[in-house]
Amino acid sequence: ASPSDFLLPEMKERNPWHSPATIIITVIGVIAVVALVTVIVLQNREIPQKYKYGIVMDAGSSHTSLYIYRWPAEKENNTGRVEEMHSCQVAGPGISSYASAPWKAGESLRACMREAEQQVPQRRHQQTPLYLGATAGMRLLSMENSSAAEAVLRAVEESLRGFSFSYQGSRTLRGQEEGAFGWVTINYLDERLGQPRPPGDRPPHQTLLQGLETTGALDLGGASTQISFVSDHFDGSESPDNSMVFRLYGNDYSLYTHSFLCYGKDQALRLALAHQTQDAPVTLLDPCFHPGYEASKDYSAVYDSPCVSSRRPQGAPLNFTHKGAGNFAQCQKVIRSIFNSSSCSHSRCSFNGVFQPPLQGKFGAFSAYYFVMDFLNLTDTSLPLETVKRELARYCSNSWDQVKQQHPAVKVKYLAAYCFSGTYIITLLTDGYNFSSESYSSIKFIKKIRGSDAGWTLGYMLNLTNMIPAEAPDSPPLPQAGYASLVTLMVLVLAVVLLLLALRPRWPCCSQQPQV
Ligand SMILES: O=c1ccn([C@@H]2O[C@H](COP(=O)(O)OP(=O)(O)O)[C@@H](O)[C@H]2O)c(=O)[nH]1
Repeated sequence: ASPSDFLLPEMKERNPWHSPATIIITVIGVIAVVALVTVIVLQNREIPQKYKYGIVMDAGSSHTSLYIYRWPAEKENNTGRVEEMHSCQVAGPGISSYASAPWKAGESLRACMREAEQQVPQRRHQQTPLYLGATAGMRLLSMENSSAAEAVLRAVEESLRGFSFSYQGSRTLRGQEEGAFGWVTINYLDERLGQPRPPGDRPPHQTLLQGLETTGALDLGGASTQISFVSDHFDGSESPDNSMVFRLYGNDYSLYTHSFLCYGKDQALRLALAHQTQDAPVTLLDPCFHPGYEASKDYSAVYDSPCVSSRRPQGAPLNFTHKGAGNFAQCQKVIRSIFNSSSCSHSRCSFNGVFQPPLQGKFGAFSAYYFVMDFLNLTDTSLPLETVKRELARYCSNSWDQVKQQHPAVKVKYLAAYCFSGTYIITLLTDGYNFSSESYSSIKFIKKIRGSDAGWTLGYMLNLTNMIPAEAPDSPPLPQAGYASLVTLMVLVLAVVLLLLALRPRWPCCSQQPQV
């Protein structure tokens, strides 16, 4: 006999576990458990992330780099962060060096393009935009020989069209664009544009960040250098050429930007050599090179650039012996002479009569700023400027033999110029842009931000693919928050159901006590 056989008939009838209400509550409970488990399993299962891709080639004066960017394919309203997935350094010189054989410029890009074909999944090739942007090397070539510059761009175009990506064009950027896109890149990567953050990626200091100012951009190339920053004292009226106005994510930015053509570090070296060879010497004792350094240089090679060609001294010999003296203070003097600080028709200037509002905020210094300062072990800007100068002075005074011995792996061409380049950077920042001993510490020498290279290419692609909307997108979807609410709701339903079930025997209708 089962235990229920011994119960009174009324008690048997009133068994609470058999009442319709209990059955309904139990069914709801079971459904809630199944739904909860399903939601948790679905939400946490590994889904392979799908990406979209974009490719930008940075055709610089000294070399070309290819960058592949990617971003989550399914994100609405461009809330997915764009990141650098891969980069490739093109072998050989910059495309402007192929003026006499333009087809070679196109040819030089092929190896990196083939690498890109391997990196981007094949099914995405046709939707992947490919851009090439050339900078100051091509600006100089256009000034010198515009048809040669066009031929180089045509050759490059023909080569790039031969690949399976969606080719969007090759062009030479204006200096202003180069500066502005560099500024967009670093502020985008630093999330300082008030852009929506990818869900689930909210740092604890998010609320602070929204109110933060943007970071200025200092870019040093081989042929030009750019400075771009937002200043409260600049609305574009004093010098409209230096003004770029943007509306990004619903915020207006009035950016000051200037690109100094011929003041990239390679052309600045030519300016310094030109300054020192005006009386056509046979031997030049150069304070910006290490003692013991000695090389024969062609006058025609040094003066073969629109930055200096008009200043070639009359009656110069074919070549001169370039000797190093390794004197930082003297080198600074030479470099100061390539900045014209005597005339300014604006309220204030940086140099060469170029307007510049007062420096404001923090700055990120990248490209050759980083390469040089990193080599010199001087990227730490908490070091007093005086210490940096002392270190540079010590480095410049090292003998050439000693320097070569200490850096056997560094190409001699680069190695010889680091004393000049370091001195140039410090002089450009202080005498050129007016950074003081105090404001020097507001500069950060950077190579990458969150894994992506600092430079103009990302900003250029974000702009051309309309990935930065002018207005803030409508509230982004919040799958994480939706998921959390759903789970909470179901846990609540379950708790209520369990509570009801637990209390059921105590309800008057369902009590197991015989009713009197
Ligand atoms: O590892 C490196 C790579 C580049 N550079 C230098 O950085 C500058 C980069 O200039 P780019 O070709 O980008 O010139 P742009 O066209 O922007 O003037 C050139 O002076 C290069 O010699 C360097 O010092 N170390």
